[in-house]
Amino acid sequence: MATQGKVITCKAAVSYEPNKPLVIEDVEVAPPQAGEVRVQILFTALCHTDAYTWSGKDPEGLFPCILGHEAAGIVESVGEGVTEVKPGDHVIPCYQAECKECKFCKSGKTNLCGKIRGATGVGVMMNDKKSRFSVRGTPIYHFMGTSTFSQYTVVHDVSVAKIDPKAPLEKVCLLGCGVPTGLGAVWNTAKVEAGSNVAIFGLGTVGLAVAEGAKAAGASRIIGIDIDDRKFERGMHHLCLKCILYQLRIAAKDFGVTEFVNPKDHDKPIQQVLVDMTDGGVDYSFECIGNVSIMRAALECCHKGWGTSVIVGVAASGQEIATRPFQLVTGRVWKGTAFGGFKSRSQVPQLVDKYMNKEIKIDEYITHNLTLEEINKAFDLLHGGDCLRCVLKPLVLAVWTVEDDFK
Ligand SMILES: NC(=O)C1=CN([C@@H]2O[C@H](COP(=O)(O)OP(=O)(O)OC[C@H]3O[C@@H](n4cnc5c(N)ncnc54)[C@H](O)[C@@H]3O)[C@@H](O)[C@H]2O)C=CC1
Ligand SMILES: N[C@@H](CCC(=O)N[C@@H](CSC=O)C(=O)NCC(=O)O)C(=O)O
Ligand SMILES: [Zn+2]
Ligand SMILES: [Zn+2]
Repeated sequence: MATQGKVITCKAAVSYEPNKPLVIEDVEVAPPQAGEVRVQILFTALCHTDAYTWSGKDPEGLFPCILGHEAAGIVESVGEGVTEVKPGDHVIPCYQAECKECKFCKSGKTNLCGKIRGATGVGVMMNDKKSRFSVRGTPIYHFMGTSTFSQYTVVHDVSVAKIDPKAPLEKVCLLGCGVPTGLGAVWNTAKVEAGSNVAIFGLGTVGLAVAEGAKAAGASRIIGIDIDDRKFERGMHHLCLKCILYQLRIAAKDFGVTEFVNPKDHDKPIQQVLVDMTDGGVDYSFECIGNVSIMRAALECCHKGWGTSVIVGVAASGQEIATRPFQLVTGRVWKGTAFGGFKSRSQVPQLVDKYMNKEIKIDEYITHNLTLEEINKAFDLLHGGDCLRCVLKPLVLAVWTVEDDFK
């Protein structure tokens, strides 16, 4: 049945309150307005940032909302004036938009886009400052302009990347956030050179993607720092049937990490441990946790005169970073990165092609697969430390339009 122009009722995971289980609801998804695209989400993964907003620590977190921002799907319908995608196109929703027209996009200096950021920060669509989602008449906020924990979502046209239809959506959904963030932090933000020493704080998906990017850039030492030893030895796929059957072992070293440090094994501050290991400090460090004390350690383990530290992790509302200004006066550089500096609509399709050409990993980051109905289990897995990425399939059991009820 044709759904274009009609309200679609479908299943979505609604977050009503911080830290409370998400509820699978029948959600009404309004048709896309001018400049909008309605997307059927076929696969969506969980990123630590979803858990962060769900925890109530995100100053932009609004409830009730539909979380989710790492996904892939197919365009169901488009609103007036949308020219770059059409129904049937395979797409990745991009929380970082790219309009190609605003001063940010035209600057050549950043991947941040200003066109719709004001609306996405307050959970609505730019056209009418309203949500396209509702449950029994109550509006449900959008999240990061993507809201992918739903069978259908509505996004701005500047927030969808059209990709190769041959790409497996159950894999390339990861290119919506974590993997590009880590790779791009190395390639675009730090611009790591061959022969460099690199320290990575936090070996989740983002940290491991930093390792993968650093290895590809020719870094000679890649030091992984984590408080969870499981991240070093045999990686994830812990108790997974696939591993038991095939003895598959995915270890951080497979992503490029050459040495491991667990701060719990040392009495000295971790920055001193790294300075001692590297004849004065590393050339580049990356904080992939979201902990402001570790952000300081990551800066202070950098080499005097040139060491650069990139903040990737997202810290909670109210948290602030600190260091002695002397650290910067003596040549260390502190930077941050959003989506690894990649311009989303232009470069996500290129990353899909790189994956198809086996130039970047994706499969190795996927440790679990569940259905959307099992989303609360997926949040538990993420918090348990055994999980890198859990890909959810929003099973399309029944999709009907509101108009069908009156037929
Ligand atoms: N800037 C950006 O564009 C993006 C930022 N993020 C942020 O990056 C961070 C990492 O994301 P994921 O890899 O998905 O998270 P994750 O939770 O899978 O990984 C974090 C890792 O840090 C380790 N860790 C925790 N506390 C530690 C400590 N004190 N010292 C050393 N290691 C410690 C954990 O054991 C875990 O292995 C999060 O803060 C997330 O919100 C994620 C995507 C994009
Ligand atoms: N609302 C949050 C913002 C947190 C944040 O910095 N988000 C990252 C992406 S994290 C993805 O998993 C980002 O790209 N920020 C740039 C932006 O424009 O939001 C907060 O206020 O803490
Ligand atoms: Zn993310
Ligand atoms: Zn723009």
